[in-house]
Amino acid sequence: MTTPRPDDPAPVTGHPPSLVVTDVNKSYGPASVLRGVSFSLTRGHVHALAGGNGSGKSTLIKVLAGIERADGGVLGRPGRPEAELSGFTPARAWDAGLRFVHQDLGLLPDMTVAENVAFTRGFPRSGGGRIAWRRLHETTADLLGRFEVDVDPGALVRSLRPADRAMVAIARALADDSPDQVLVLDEPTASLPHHEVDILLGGLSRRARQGQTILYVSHRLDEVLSLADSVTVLRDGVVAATRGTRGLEQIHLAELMAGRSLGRLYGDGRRPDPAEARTSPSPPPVLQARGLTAGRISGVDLDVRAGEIVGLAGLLGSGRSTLLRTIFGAVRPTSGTLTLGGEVMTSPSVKAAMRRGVALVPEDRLADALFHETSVAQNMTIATLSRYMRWLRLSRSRERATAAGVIGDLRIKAAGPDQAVIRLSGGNQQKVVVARWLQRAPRVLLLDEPTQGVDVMTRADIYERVRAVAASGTSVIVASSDVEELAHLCDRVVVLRAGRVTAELSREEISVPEIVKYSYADKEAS
Ligand SMILES: Nc1ncnc2c1ncn2[C@@H]1O[C@H](COP(=O)(O)OP(=O)(O)OP(=O)(O)O)[C@@H](O)[C@H]1O
Repeated sequence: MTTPRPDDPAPVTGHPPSLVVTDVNKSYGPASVLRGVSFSLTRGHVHALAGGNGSGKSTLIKVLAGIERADGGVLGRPGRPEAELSGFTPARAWDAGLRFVHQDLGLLPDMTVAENVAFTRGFPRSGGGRIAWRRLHETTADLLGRFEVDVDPGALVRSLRPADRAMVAIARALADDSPDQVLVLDEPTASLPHHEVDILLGGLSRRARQGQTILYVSHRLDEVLSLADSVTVLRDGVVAATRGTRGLEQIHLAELMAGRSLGRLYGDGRRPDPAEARTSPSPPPVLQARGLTAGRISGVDLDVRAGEIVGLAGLLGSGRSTLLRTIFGAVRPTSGTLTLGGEVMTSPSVKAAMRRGVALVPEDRLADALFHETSVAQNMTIATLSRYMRWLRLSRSRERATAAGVIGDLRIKAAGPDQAVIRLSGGNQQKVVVARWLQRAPRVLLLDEPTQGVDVMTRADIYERVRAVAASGTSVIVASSDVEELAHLCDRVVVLRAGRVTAELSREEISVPEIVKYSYADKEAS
């Protein structure tokens, strides 16, 4: 089989389209975000929407959902009148048969599956007006059966495995059974562990084979290529390519997204510069935890030396973020000790941790890390302000110059250093927060999901910068649900399960299968 190059013409399908979107345009002030975007979907096929950070994917999905008004564009469905996207609303999107499942799934975790379904479908009532619980459970069981989701309608959503939660959200979105619905999935696997992704993708493939039309937005190129029949690539708000996925390789898809040749993804695939070479033989650990117990984590022992990059792996709820937040002083330990730079933290607090040079890039950047009302430059330099002070005054020009450099290095799509950070796309906001701490090289850098939502082209740039701060002596701890990222980046990986350390993998032992294995079982027990 010959491998097609990105510029090969590739007819997508021969089937009649079930949805046609034509010539969508959208600007925010002078910024033109979508320009003449057109694509079509076919019944029974999965069509993916891919593109780098800031390419316009979310904006396009918001336009289709009727949440953002387009400046122009038309949506056509067989047997229905064409709809002008400039006048689209959520109600019109619903009438056009579009059903959305967003990354957060929109489920209420402390309610049952049946209650969650009823929230959008309505609660069935008995003759006296009371909620007919039995009927609700029966109809929910019937719905779940049709979607091959093997969960109890009475189970709390919180108790479900992640893939089942996603399938419940999908079943709920399509529950009204109106003919020829289009399912739009926006990054549904962003926080799913490795093998749960496979379960979800299997479920989606089966739905497609049964005739479901699916539009699938994802940063994960492996998913796009394994699930989708065809893909539209957005680049800077225009369609760079639409083509079938058969024979398409990840690197070619990434090149279509980037609009340039990339060589290989993730650099040369080698983990250069082991920590042993960067540090003197067995220096004392900069950070030491003994029997650390706090919230979800229990009895955790951990040593991290200067210049090391240590990964924290584990399933959702395994305690990765709690461990980072405990080291940062945001969660108080109930027992155990934490030692930083040889000093036992007797009354841990965020202030005390920061004073000893600990920095945290949290998982929820929007809530916990971005200064919404300020510029990209101010968000980047807030941790290093003293560098920009001259005669007790802040040098805005130096601040801007630094930010402009980082914008270029990390390929942040922004109008410039003065742009309000809140106007950046999600992946670009993530880069700003990570860049803030990578400039400062703190003594201990805690990174929680550092590349979530970051496109594959920029990941390698972030990894390079993380390695550079480690090489300068910073101890780095990276919590990530992306096991490939951990395998690629880390000198050592500590695997957590239900708050306990199940394995510690040395550089030689690190591999994706090993990390996955110990996310489910103890190393000693296996
Ligand atoms: N309210 C807004 N005002 C100004 N510009 C905006 C606004 N919302 C989005 N943009 C710009 O539109 C462009 C596209 O953003 P969008 O969020 O659609 O990208 P994306 O492809 O979803 O990116 P990501 O992969 O990072 O989520 C970006 O350059 C962003 O800065």
